[in-house]
Amino acid sequence: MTPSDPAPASARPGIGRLLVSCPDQPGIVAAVTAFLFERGANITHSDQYSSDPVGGGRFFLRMAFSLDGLADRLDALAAEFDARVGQRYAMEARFTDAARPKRISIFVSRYDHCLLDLLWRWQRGTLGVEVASVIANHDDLRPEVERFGVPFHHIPVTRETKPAAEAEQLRLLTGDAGTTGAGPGIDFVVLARYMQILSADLLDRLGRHGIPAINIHHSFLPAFAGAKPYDQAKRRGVKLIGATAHFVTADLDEGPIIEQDVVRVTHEATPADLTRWGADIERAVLSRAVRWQAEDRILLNGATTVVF
Ligand SMILES: Nc1nc2c(c(=O)[nH]1)N[C@@H](CN(C=O)c1ccc(C(=O)N[C@@H](CCC(=O)O)C(=O)O)cc1)CN2
Repeated sequence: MTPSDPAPASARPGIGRLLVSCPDQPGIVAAVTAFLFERGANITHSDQYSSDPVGGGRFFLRMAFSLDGLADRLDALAAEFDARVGQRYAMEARFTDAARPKRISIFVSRYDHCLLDLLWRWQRGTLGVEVASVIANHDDLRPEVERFGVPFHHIPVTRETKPAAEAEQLRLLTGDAGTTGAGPGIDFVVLARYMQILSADLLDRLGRHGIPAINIHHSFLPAFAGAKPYDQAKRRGVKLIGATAHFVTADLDEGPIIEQDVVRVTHEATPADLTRWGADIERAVLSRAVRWQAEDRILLNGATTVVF
């Protein structure tokens, strides 16, 4: 092997990410950094937050580090970290390889603005994800999606067909109807104005596969949860409207908030104006939330989030 030969994959340096949350106490950062240093890692970025600095709170940490042979060493590193550090501090810890894009499935109904915005950003490589599929309860957007070369699955949903429809959605997302197995490897789901409520059973089964879902709600939550928020906003006469990206829970529009934004409006705005101006905010807020999840920047803190 000459100096100019490329490093074998087993030695090629890579960027890893470590996400940690645990009860706060002295010594956590020292233990984590010592573990990484002793294994040849160079920490390139670090963010931390304590929910109660004077004690008794929860501690959150995100680190990026470079490590030779990362791709081949990640699983063993994670197992060793859990044994030597994680269990001692009762940590929830996750290691990821920054070079492996997250794989997502996008759910949509008939509104195209958030879907097409995500597909456009994916095509430009600015979203940090692989779009594995689009699942829709209407067939309207098939041509636009297939133009991007993305598989489109039309699964109609009615009150009667919902259990069967969700079983098919689960199969498409996990590969097996409810059992763990080598599936399409979806990392998370994005509800890009999907106008059906996901059942608690589906969310529970997705959770067991480690697949969270992110939704864009077209209001500045907690204001105007539920259906037709722009009509609600007009009736209330608000001077700011907005959009909210949140993790999906069984409780409609109640999930942990990831990102929000607003725009100023006046008494002259019609519901159509609000819908049009709101759509721009929805697209921007959802794309930021998706990129942050792709970059492992979000940790759950009870019913809220920590976003680094
Ligand atoms: N389990 C959850 N599922 C979904 C959530 C959520 O927070 N938890 N968010 C929605 C999106 N959404 C608002 O952001 C929303 C979607 C649909 C409805 C609604 O009332 N739907 C009616 C049917 C409407 C239709 O058929 O067009 C219903 O499901 O009965 C309210 C809010 C996505 N899913």
